[in-house]
Amino acid sequence: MSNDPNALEITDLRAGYDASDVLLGMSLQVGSNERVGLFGPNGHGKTTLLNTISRVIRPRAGSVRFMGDTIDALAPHKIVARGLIQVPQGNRLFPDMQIMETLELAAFTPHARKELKANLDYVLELFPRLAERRQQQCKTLSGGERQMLSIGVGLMCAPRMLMLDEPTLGLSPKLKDELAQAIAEISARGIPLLLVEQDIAFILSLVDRMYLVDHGEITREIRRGTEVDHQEIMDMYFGSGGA
Ligand SMILES: Nc1ncnc2c1ncn2[C@@H]1O[C@H](COP(=O)(O)OP(=O)(O)OP(=O)(O)O)[C@@H](O)[C@H]1O
Repeated sequence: MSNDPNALEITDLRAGYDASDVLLGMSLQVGSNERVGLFGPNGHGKTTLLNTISRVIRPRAGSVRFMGDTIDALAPHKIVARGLIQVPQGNRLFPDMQIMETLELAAFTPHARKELKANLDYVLELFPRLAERRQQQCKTLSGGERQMLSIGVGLMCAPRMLMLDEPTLGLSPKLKDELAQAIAEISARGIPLLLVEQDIAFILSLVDRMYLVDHGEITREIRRGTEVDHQEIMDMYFGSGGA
C-alpha cells in the first residue's frame, strides 16, 4: 500500500474528439476523505474529464493516479474493479429492467459480488423510495428516482471513490435536498467524491473544495468557507450581461 494522501491525482490530462481538443491540460487532486466539486458551464469539458479518468475516452497526454497507483494502462472495467466508479449524467438505465435487477446486475466485479447483500441493504436504506418500488421497471421511474437508482448502481459497484456527473440535473429543490443528504451520507462513510454540478449553491453546500472549469482548463480553486462572490462567478462564466 502507498502512503499517497490523495485518492485521485490527475496531472496535465489532455483529451478531445477527432480534431478538437477539449481538455487542455487539467491537473487536480481529491484527498482520501474529501468532497471536491467541478463547476463550469455546459460544454467546457467536465463530462469529458470524468470519461477520461474512467478511460472511456483515451487521453492524449497526462496521467491519472488512483489510491497511489497509476491507472493509465488499465481498461475501463479494471478501473471499476479497483473501485473508481463514475455515475454518468442522464438516464443510462435499462428501461425494461426492474430496480432490484438493475442493482444486482451492477455488482459485477468479484469484490462487488462479495459485498452485494450489504450494499443492497445500504442502497435501499439510503433511498427508501427505491425499496418501496423494488419491482418497478426503470422506464416508469420519475427523474428523481432514476437519479437515486443511478447512484445506487454506483454504490453496488463497491466504490472506493465516486464521481457523480450532475446528479441533480432537472430536479426540484426538494429532491435536490434529498439527494444532497444522501450524497453527504455516502461521503460520511469515508468515500471520497468528485462532484460535477451546475447549481452553485448546491455544490458549495456539499464540497470541501471546488475547481472552476473554463474551456477545458481549471482556472480557479475555491475552498469551503471562502467568501464566494456568486456574481463574479456568473460573470466569469456567462459574461457580465448575466446568465
Ligand atoms: N462524443 C463526442 N464527440 C465529439 N465531441 C464531443 C463528444 N462528447 C462531447 N463533445 C464535445 O466536447 C466538449 C465538452 O463537452 P462535455 O460534455 O465534456 O462538457 P461539460 O462541461 O460536461 O458540459 P455538460 O454539462 O453540458 O455535459 C463540447 O464541445 C462537446 O460538444
